[in-house]
Amino acid sequence: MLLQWELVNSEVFSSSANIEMLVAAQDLMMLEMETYVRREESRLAAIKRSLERIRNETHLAPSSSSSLSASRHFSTASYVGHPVNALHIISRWGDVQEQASMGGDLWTVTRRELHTDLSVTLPDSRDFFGSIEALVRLQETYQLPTSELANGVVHGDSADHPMSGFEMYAMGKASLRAGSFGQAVQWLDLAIAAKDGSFSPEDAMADLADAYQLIADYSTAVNVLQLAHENAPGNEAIASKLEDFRRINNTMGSTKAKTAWRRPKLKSTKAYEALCRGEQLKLPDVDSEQQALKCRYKPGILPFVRYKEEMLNRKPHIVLFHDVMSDAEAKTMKMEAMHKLERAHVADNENKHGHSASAKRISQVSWLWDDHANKTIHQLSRRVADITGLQTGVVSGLHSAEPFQILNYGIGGQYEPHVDYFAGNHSHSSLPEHVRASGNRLATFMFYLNDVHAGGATVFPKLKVGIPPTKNGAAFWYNIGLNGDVDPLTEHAGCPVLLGQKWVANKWIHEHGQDQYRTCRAPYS
Ligand SMILES: O=C(O)CCC(=O)C(=O)O
Ligand SMILES: [Fe+2]
Repeated sequence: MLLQWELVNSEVFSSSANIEMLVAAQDLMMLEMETYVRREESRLAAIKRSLERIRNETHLAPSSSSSLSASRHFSTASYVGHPVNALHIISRWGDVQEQASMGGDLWTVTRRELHTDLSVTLPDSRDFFGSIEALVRLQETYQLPTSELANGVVHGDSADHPMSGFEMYAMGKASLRAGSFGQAVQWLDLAIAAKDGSFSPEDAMADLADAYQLIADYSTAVNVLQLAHENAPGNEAIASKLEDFRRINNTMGSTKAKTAWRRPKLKSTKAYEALCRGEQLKLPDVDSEQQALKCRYKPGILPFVRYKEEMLNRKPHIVLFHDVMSDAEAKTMKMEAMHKLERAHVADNENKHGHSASAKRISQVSWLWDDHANKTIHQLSRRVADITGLQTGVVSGLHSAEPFQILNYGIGGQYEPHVDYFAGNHSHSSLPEHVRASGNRLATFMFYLNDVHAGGATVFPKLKVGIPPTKNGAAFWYNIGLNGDVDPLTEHAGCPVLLGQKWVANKWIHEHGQDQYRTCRAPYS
């Protein structure tokens, strides 16, 4: 290094004129250095401000070190179970990464350590926008008032602090995209009023004008754009949009604004959302054939063992079992699954060999095999067999059921209406290869590993049946009728989780090996 320096500058020392010029340039150098120091100081001041803000915002949140101790774990879990807190955590990590990346090498090392030592995957902008979309879905499904949600209040539960202007702006844009125009107006209004400097107010006003236009309030759309134009007279996009909107306003005249208007939804979507809110549910004691539904102690295969069974629907047969696992067993399942979670994919019935990550299903899954070293998993699989009277183990060298699939839903996590069986009656060649040998999914047994504070019910839209997640309980139903045909009435969904977490464990029992075991007569008479 020194050698290079000597070579490059080797002509300097040999001339006094050059040395004189160096003296003269000294002032310029000092000036440059001072500017550099000032710039660095203001950059550091910005980082310090950002740190201070994050510290203030998080003072209510359980700290990361306390979350590692078992006694505080619960409070961390309930903290992140609030969707607005979860959004804040993701937004905050975005800020932290932006600031920290200016720190250069140090951040690269920290990032690597977080990933390899603590298995932390840092969120990126996709996570932020995904969370925003989930919140828009929650707002729509559970009809949450915009002003409450903006204040971080969900069903009376407050987040650590209200939403930021930027978050409200993102909610406005996402509501526009989702076709919820009246809601978009409310969000954009709030975001613009927040004036927190995190986005360009003119851009937000242009979006607000779009939203007004879509609810047919043409004159307000023009007024908003006029204001944006006065704020930013040089913005050509806004100027020309203003021209267009004026023209539209002139031709439309004074149409009556439809303040709460949204793009129409499918009837089936509306029915699904109503069931998620607990509306339009079938009365619990009567099914479609007006026969009383019963609760009973169901005998298992093992002698003397009885299971609490609540009948929810007669045809197809849907029941909820109560207290069929212990807290310790539920915890073991979650712990075993925790380290192997991956974004859930949906088996694609159109492209039968295809799987895709989809907004239809927002959760993470992992599979737990019976032959897993952990005894609990094996015992639980045996228990499913005992309760249902069906086979869950290996019969004639073939698995008669799938391993447990553990699901953990995130912010607004849901699984839209679907059926569990694979399309294609009888003809096994239409089944995906991995289930061809063992037949279709005859029945679904689903353990609920925890209670959910709000939302997250399992609903059957065609039957108007809803099952609230019931810790240590399990839902059970047949996907295939006694005649061997798949039953489209078993269409069901996991409603968006509003407050809290949701963990379930699915055991899909296949047709293979059940011929001797499925009861032909109704279990209730
Ligand atoms: O989470 C739920 O309630 C339903 C899950 C489900 O239907 C599935 O995983 O197939
Ligand atoms: Fe399902």
